[in-house]
Amino acid sequence: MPLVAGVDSSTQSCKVVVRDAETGALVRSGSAPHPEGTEVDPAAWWTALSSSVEAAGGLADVAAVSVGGQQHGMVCLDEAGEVVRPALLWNDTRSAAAAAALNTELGAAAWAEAVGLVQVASFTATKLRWLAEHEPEAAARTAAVCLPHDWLTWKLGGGGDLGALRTDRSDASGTGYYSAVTGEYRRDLLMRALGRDDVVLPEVLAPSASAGRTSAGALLGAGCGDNAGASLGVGARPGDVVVSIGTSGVACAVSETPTADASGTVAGFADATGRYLPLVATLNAARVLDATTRLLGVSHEHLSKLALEAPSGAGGLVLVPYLEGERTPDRPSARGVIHGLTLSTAEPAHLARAAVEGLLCGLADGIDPLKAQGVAVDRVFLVGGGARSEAVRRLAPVVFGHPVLVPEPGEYVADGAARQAAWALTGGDEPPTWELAGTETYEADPDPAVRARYAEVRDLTEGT
Ligand SMILES: Nc1ncnc2c1ncn2[C@@H]1O[C@H](COP(=O)(O)OP(=O)(O)O)[C@@H](O)[C@H]1O
Ligand SMILES: O=C(CO)[C@@H](O)[C@H](O)COP(=O)(O)O
Repeated sequence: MPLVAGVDSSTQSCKVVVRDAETGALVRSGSAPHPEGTEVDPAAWWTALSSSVEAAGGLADVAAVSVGGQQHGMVCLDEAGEVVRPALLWNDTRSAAAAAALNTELGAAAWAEAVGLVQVASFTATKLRWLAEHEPEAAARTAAVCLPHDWLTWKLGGGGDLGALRTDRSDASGTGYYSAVTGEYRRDLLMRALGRDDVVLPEVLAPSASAGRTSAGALLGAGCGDNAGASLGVGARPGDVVVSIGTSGVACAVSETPTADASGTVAGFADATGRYLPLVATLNAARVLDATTRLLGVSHEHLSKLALEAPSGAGGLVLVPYLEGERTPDRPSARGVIHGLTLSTAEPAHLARAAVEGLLCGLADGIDPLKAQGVAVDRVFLVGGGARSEAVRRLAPVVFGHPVLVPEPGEYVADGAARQAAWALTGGDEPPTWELAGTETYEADPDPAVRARYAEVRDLTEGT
């Protein structure tokens, strides 16, 4: 059977998987790191993609490839197809004031109605407003605006004409100027954000459509936003919530119906199968654990062991993990807090526990609003780098109040992109069915006191 490849160009690294198009069996894989920072030259993504393709044994024998990527990043190109300035990533909060201004001008409910979301600093439209205000020359030089996965797909296809830029519904729905419901760009809202509506925007392809061919002749899939990719990678269906612990913390659900949450908590994105993907995202997830390993001078494995030694609720020690500001709740200038230190809680195990519980409480705060939007929660999947922590896996059902399904450690965004590539190859109404290997179910008695105590301390940070 032919081979297909899937790419996840995520915040911290690029991952490539090569799979059998029919069975989904993993054949080989590779990865390479991305630079630090919330402003990145897209050339670094291309370098990392090339290295990870090489580490995965190349693509010469691959029949189709699709690229999934971090959402919302602002990639501006000039007439010649050159990058105008480094891309501002989803976790760059400098456009917080622009987001607030856009919401004041149009009204939160009108944004939700028009494009399924209320503006926060993560979304591309706010970054364009920031560009127009702070770097007018760069804004004037911009001839096309696209997203990280669009740019990489275009490069794989040989680049060239800006008219060859392609995207898909899932990533377009995170720009803040595309309606997943009508399937159309809102150039009037682009005009509001950038002060121009004459730039080239990528053509939005159907989920199984092709974006062309690579120079080696492989079919290019439409690609997708990383969260839509992960949902496709685990084979999520309506009733499933996918929780991802990567750089971002995400709770999202495949849904037959769109959402328009005027509170702005749930973003009404599209998925990669033609459905919708209501989603709540935080800025602080796996890196909260990374930071705690540094504080304690331990490995991730040791941190997990320590966390499981401490009592539930860490004896009242709470860590509110807003280390990079926060997006949900919308507090871009917030800072993290450790609260409840006593002689007995000033212990490495208690701090480790508080970090894991704080991270999980932040995610639980994302699952509740999904339910409030009418999303059914039959199953909860846990994916992303943070799911490699045993403490996270074991404490997630305690905090979420739901059993948690953890597929074997893997790259589920890249897998979703590979599945999309296989779909582009075979056609049909639905993506090919691939078996999800090695899923373990974690069950535990919920401890609502953990969330209640976390909420008290979280609310002390209000206004920061
Ligand atoms: N065993 C582990 N325990 C906790 N966190 C881990 C573990 N292994 C990796 N991570 C963390 O997971 C993150 C990478 O996850 P990933 O989902 O690839 O992120 P992203 O998609 O945002 O690049 C890193 O912050 C890394 O330190
Ligand atoms: O902003 C969002 C979703 O709205 C993030 O989920 C980004 O898409 C980045 O994802 P990771 O690299 O953290 O997986």
